[in-house]
Formats: sequence, C-alpha cells, structure tokens
Amino acid sequence: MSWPSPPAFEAIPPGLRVGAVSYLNAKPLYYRLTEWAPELELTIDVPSRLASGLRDGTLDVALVPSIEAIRGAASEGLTILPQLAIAARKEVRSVKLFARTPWKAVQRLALDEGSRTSQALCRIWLAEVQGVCPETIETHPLGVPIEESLADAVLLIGDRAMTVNPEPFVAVVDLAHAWNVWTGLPFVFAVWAVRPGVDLGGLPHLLIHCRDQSLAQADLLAQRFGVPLGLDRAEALDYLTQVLSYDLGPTELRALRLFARKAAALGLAPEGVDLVFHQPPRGLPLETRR
Ligand SMILES: C=C(O[C@@H]1C=C(C(=O)O)C=C[C@H]1O)C(=O)O
Repeated sequence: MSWPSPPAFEAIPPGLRVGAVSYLNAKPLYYRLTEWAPELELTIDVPSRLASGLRDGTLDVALVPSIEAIRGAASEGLTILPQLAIAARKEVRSVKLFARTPWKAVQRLALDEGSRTSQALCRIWLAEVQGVCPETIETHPLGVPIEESLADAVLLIGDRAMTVNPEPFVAVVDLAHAWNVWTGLPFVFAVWAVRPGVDLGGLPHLLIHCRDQSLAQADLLAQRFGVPLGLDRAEALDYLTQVLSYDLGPTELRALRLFARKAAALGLAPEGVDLVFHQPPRGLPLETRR
C-alpha cells in the first residue's frame, strides 16, 4: 500500500540511534519510519531497556517511560519532543495490577521488568488510594508467566497484559482507568526523550508524519500487529484509536505534571522537576507548547 510521502524535512544525521517500544501500543509512532529515514539506526525494545540505553548513551533519542523523562530531565538534561506521546484517555487495557489478596493486604508486590512508569503509577495508586506500602518489592521478569509469581500482587504491562486470564486473581485493576477515576485526567505512559546536544535534523517532523499516517490507516496496523497477539482486529483497532491517544496536548501535560508531583511525594522522582522541550540546535524552533 502506498502512503503519502512525508513533506520535505531536514536531513536526518546518518547513524542517529533511535529507540522505540516493541509493544502494539507504540507501533503508530514509528511504523514505516525507516523506509522514510533509512539512515537512522532503529532499536526496538521494552520500555525499561530503552530508558537504560538513553541513560548509558547507547541511544540518542528514544520513546521512554514518562517517569524516566521526568527523572532524566533533572539529572541528565533530557528533553522531550512536543506533540507526541503514548497516553490513555481513560482505561488502557494493557497495564494491569492483579492481586491474590484484597488490595489493603498486599505485602509483596512484583513489578513488570519491562516497565518504569507503570511501576511508579502502581506504587502511587497503592499508597494514595489503598493506603498500602508493600514491604517487599520485586521484579517480575519478562517471559515469566504471571501464574509463577508468588507475590500478593503482580503488575503486567504491554502485549502480555492484554491476554492474561484474570480468573486465579481476586482483584484486577486497570491502572489508567483508576488514575482517570481518581484525577479526571488521561495518563501519559511514554514520551520521546532526547540526550543533550543531539542534533535530530528533521526527525521530529518525520515522527509526527509517521503518527498521523499510521492513525489514518490504523486498521492495517491492527491487522498486522494486533491479530498475531491473539486480539481480534476490531479489538486491536479500538485499542489503537479509541483507548490510546498519541498526542501531548495541554491536558496530557497537566496529567504528566501531576504524575511527576505524586511520584516525587513518594520518593520515586526528584522534587520540583519540570519537563523541557527539545530545541533544535539551529534553524527554526520546534513548536513547544500547544
Ligand atoms: C500503555 C502502555 O505503555 C507503556 C508503558 C510503559 C511503562 O510502564 O514504563 C512505558 C511505555 C509504554 O509503551 C503499555 O505498555 O501497556
């Protein structure tokens, strides 16, 4: 299928190292990116590893857990790209906390190894809404079925969270839905973050084109990436177009700032951090606030 070519954009520095999330929820943000920009090096991985890659300098720009953009803004001068995010309008379906005990009795908590943002959201929700701070917090490894965990509650994110059978558990919460009921806001899971001093050339404009073209043909992405996960096409389409949103507008920024404050209050992020938008080193400034 032929898609409209992107509008003319500034060249992308050859070898620019870009990281993007492997889950279905991220596909609209980079589908066909390398066809339009073959000069960049694209790494696809789980969110926590992308955050590590950005931190240790093996990536220049990556789609990272929003909590890592908040942490890295303070400590490493990370900046974020405007207009783009992975956000949930209300529920999310792919970030779920499963419990074997009532919420208030959760003492041992296992957190999906692939996550950073939902790990923090989960702890904030347990503390603020349920009044519980589990004594033991451990990692639930990638690739290990949830049934094998001995924890009282297990957080799963991404594709595998969408197809878990909830029957063995006494309670399940969709954490974006819980956040929405509690704050009235959407929840921002991921943003594009950039290491200081990196020249992205035309990448920010190309990423916006990618997102817009992907969403204009979301049925194709639902079929290609959702159906192989065991979702039916309509369900995958609904997830990509109704459940999730890919915009970083004023409401999402408000939600992100509230999340940053709540994370700081629990010691999960530094106090008083604000997000800084990426500015190209030269040429026309990117739009920074909408
Ligand atoms: C909505 C999701 O968002 C993801 C969750 C993330 C996290 O918890 O750190 C990071 C990136 C997102 O792709 C999901 O994985 O289900």
